[in-house]
Amino acid sequence: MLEHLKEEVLQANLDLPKHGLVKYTWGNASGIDRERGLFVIKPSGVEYDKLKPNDMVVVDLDGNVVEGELNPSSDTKTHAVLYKHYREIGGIVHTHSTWATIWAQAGLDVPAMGTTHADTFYGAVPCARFLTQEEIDRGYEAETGHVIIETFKERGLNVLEVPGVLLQGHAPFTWGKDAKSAVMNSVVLDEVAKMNLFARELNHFAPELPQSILDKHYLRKHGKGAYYGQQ
Ligand SMILES: O=C(CO)[C@@H](O)[C@@H](O)COP(=O)(O)O
Repeated sequence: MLEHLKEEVLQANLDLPKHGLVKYTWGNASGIDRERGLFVIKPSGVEYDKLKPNDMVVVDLDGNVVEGELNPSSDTKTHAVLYKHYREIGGIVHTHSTWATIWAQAGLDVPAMGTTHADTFYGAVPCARFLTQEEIDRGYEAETGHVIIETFKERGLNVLEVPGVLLQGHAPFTWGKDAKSAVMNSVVLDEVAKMNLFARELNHFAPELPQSILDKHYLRKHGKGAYYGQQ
């Protein structure tokens, strides 16, 4: 089942260490088949260089395993909540990539300080709050998804225009029209997190981009409606 999607998601997971986004198995990528309402995700704890297409786990939107011998990623419920809520998302990546995780642990949004950022994210990448004890007791992974949704709602952000988030004290999640796009957005997020950190080291008062430049770069690449390059 979903052989093509398994291949696509396998490649996305192999791209995580290739782009230096993960140590050990600190990350997972998934992709969804919207027609069937099923998504494919990395198995939990399996080293990337040992992964095969049939190791990928097929899961429904409630996080139940539909096909696969191995346990799905421990973050499966977060992916499921996001897929359920945002029909426009086709792929999701979660890593503990170093530079974005530094901002997550500092509890800070990653500001739009450069055009590198603006080409992918139409503004700051928000840092969502810590989960409460009550939310953790209810189910850490699913509630992580709900806190991300709450953050975007409260900020009036569009997931197509800002395809990523930090979780305070945890790490980033990114998404896209498919798993490959979600990986690319994770690479960009980690890179701009690194650039920003050193820019602020050089000049603590380094400003964010003026809206006019943010508009120019983001809308030139993504156009109005901001649907991953839809003009
Ligand atoms: O965030 C964490 C651990 O803190 C997990 O995302 C990471 O270790 C990956 O776990 P999985 O191997 O996908 O279950």
